[in-house]
Amino acid sequence: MNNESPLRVENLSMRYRRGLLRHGHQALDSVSLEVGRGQVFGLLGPNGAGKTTLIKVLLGLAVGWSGRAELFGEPANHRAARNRVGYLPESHRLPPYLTGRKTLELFGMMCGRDRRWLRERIPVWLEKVDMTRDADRKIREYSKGMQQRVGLAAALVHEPDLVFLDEPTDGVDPVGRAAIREVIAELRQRGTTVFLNSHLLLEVERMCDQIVILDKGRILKQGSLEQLTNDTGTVRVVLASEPPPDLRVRLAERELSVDGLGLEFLGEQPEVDLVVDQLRAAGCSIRSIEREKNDLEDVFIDLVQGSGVKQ
Ligand SMILES: Nc1ncnc2c1ncn2[C@@H]1O[C@H](COP(=O)(O)OP(=O)(O)OP(=O)(O)O)[C@@H](O)[C@H]1O
Repeated sequence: MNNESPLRVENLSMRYRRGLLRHGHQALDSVSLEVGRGQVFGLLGPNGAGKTTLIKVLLGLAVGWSGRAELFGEPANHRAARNRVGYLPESHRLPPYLTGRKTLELFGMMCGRDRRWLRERIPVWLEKVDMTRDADRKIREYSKGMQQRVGLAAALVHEPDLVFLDEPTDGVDPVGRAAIREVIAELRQRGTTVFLNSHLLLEVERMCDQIVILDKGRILKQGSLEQLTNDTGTVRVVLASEPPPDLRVRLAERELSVDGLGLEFLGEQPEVDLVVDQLRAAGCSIRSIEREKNDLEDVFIDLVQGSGVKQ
């Protein structure tokens, strides 16, 4: 394996043509991003943002795009690069007449693995997605969540270096979702890069190292969870005992809201230092100091509602 970035996109644009009309729909507009080895990268965006289109370009399933799209330093539509990739499409359909076990064998062989190699690996993957017991039943007899579990194992059985997971927990129960999170954590540990597309922001918060928010084909924001949900400016101090009444009055004068043992105010570090000095001088013991964070859902909704990206 070389040190090339598993996935790099530069100024990628894609316009779907509509019939004979020259103007079509701009699904991607100058998108640039890079994903490092072993990263779990979350792609977020509202319906129609261009997420699936981006994945299709990277998998060589779309035509008519411009810019650069590379997997492992090779053009994305290059066959050699694609052999190192796994893909779990959204709302996938597995062959209904195959058993779960045979499905894994078929997908593994299509990705260049031989039967002997697969015979050892398939039971391991069935176990990871908790499908050992149902491995020899036909896909048509599986529930949606069971199909999703086998679909995930089928995307991973050849042990790719990069995997695209489109809504991997769709239809899966909470225990299964936890198992899938565990699989993703293991992939990250092994150095496999995961490109995750999900509307479940809590899952993204739990799993992703880097996040991109896309809307109307453009990147609105990208960075680590920390960077995206950076603090709101509000500081919350919790005291070990209630502040004396005269200190309460002085704090209220400085626009600090006092509620029982808690104090809240808007401020940067110098303001925090001043408040701490004032509390300590009055003999108050401080239990904790925290900066209030946005959650990813707030950030997502604010960005998407305020994006005003026009086409
Ligand atoms: N084959 C197509 N022909 C014309 N327009 C298309 C085609 N496929 C997608 N689009 C349009 O491109 C835009 C992006 O679609 P895409 O499927 O990439 O969105 P998405 O972010 O994956 O959405 P969702 O979260 O709903 O799955 C949408 O406006 C969609 O209508």
